[in-house]
Amino acid sequence: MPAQLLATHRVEKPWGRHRLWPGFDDPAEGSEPIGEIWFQTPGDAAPDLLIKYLFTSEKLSVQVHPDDRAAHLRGLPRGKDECWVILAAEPDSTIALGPRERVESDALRNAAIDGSIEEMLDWKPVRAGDVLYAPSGTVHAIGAGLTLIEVQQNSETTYRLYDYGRPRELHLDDGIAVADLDPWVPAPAPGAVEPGRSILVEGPKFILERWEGGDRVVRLPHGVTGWLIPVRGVGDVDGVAWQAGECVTLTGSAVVSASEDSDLLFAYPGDARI
Ligand SMILES: O=P(O)(O)OC[C@H]1O[C@](O)(CO)[C@@H](O)[C@@H]1O
Repeated sequence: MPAQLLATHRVEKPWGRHRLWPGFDDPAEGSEPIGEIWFQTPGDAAPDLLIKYLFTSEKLSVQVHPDDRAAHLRGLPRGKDECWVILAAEPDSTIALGPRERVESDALRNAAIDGSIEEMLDWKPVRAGDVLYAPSGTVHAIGAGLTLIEVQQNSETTYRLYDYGRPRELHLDDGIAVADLDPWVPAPAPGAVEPGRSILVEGPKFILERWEGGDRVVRLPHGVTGWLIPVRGVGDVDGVAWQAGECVTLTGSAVVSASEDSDLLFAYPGDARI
């Protein structure tokens, strides 16, 4: 299949914004804030990965996602590991990842009920350029004042544990059952592997690469789709023109041509770099 420019789907969220990011139209004043923009694969296909932009003005819910095993037990196709590439952050922006100390499930549950779960979590300062990988099972909450790109397993199963009194549904039993009770540990990543190419995430569920501009031959194994996510710059691949803020899927072999100033992310499923 040739390169395919993906359509966008805008998602209203109570924690979203009215001022988005260059390349994305702002919602009208008085309308609901937009929190997420998803890149959608056409047709009925349910690809392995989903790419989103997130725009936050308030904290997201304290939440947790099931892993593949727990998802399969529920008849769901996959769990939800996710990773965030921070594009912009307010000076005091944070993301909560796991409890500060090991916690027992009853204590986690009680803290979710009385709201003290917020203080129980490890709120890490984040800034533009940071990359964080949250394996499924990690109790987490993305903070306010952030613009980021999320690369995730293609699942929308989110168990909300706490929502700061917002009137949205919670999923305490499901969430506590899949929550990792130990502190989050950052996954090691190889970083720069050749000029203009860094590996930001190397498994277990997907690879995320970062490329500088120039021409690059991409060879994906049979049956594997890659997602090209230009953060900056313009270019083309397989006759499809792209620019920052868009997303293109690729299969097979292709030449990606990118303007010299480009900053590109490239994601594909699995744990082995191509
Ligand atoms: O329940 P909330 O607060 O709207 O958050 C849901 C969002 O959180 C995320 O899981 C990121 O943590 C997104 O993929 C998802 O759309």
